[in-house]
Amino acid sequence: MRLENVRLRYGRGGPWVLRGVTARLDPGEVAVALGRNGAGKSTLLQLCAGVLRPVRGRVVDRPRHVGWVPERFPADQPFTVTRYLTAMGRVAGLGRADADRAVDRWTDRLGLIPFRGVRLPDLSKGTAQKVGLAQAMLRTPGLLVLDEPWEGLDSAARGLVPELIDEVLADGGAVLVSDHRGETVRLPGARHWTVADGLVTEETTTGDPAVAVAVVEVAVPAARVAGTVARLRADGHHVLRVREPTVPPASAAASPPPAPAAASPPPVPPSAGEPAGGPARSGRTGEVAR
Ligand SMILES: Nc1ncnc2c1ncn2[C@@H]1O[C@H](COP(=O)(O)OP(=O)(O)OP(=O)(O)O)[C@@H](O)[C@H]1O
Repeated sequence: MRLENVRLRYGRGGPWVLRGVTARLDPGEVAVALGRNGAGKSTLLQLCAGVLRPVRGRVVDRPRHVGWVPERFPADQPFTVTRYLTAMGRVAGLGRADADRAVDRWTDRLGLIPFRGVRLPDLSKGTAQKVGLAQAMLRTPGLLVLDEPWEGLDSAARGLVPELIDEVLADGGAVLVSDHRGETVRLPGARHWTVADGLVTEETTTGDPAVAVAVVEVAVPAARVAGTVARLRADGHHVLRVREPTVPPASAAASPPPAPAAASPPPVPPSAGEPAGGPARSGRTGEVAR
């Protein structure tokens, strides 16, 4: 997704909140929007999620399915948790059975089963926030946008947020999250966007030149490239490049087909210091540096 010279103000004649933002977020990437109160982080996130439209400029290549978690979940609707989530699943384009399955899965995952029959206005702030997370995940989003998602969550539930983010990244999605509490230390591979004076600047980490860097080549099945790259980035590694898949040699082509993915060894070595053994066959190779 790209923001091209995006400008936004609330109302004609009002001050420009964003005045020419150009930024790009690719699949498998997570960016954290930082900035002082009122700088325009929520505005930026709403533009990326498609909740707001730019007054000038444009947002292009936004993934079709966007999960949007506002800072405050609007819990003033007279539905039970189950009814609300099922309706949201349907709005996201799921059929009835798929919506029911997704609601079962995410209420279980987020510890919401005891609250399924509770009406939204009767939920605590933290539980309502979890319902907000669940509705964004019912249909795996190509872009997940989270506005201060840790607000209102207890310490046990706060750990869920990076888990959901990892899941979206592993599926090849992108994530944009705002944070003023420093919670994104839990996302060590994230890009950092600073919102100030109506513009977004990216902090580039050049690394400490005194620290030696090792390059590890990793071979993975082609179908797992996006998830592997996402996980490596989420773990704080610097992925240098991804090479195109190699064609197996003729002798290998005549040999039995490779084992199914489920039986394959894990694509990422258990330690970044251990290169995966053997040459690439039908996978892509990449290099990763810490
Ligand atoms: N609906 C609105 N109508 C008018 N002005 C708005 C609206 N929403 C936000 N603003 C103004 O736009 C500016 C940016 O607000 P925004 O909520 O995007 O900042 P923020 O960085 O997310 O702040 P915070 O960290 O406090 O949530 C602020 O001056 C705010 O008052």
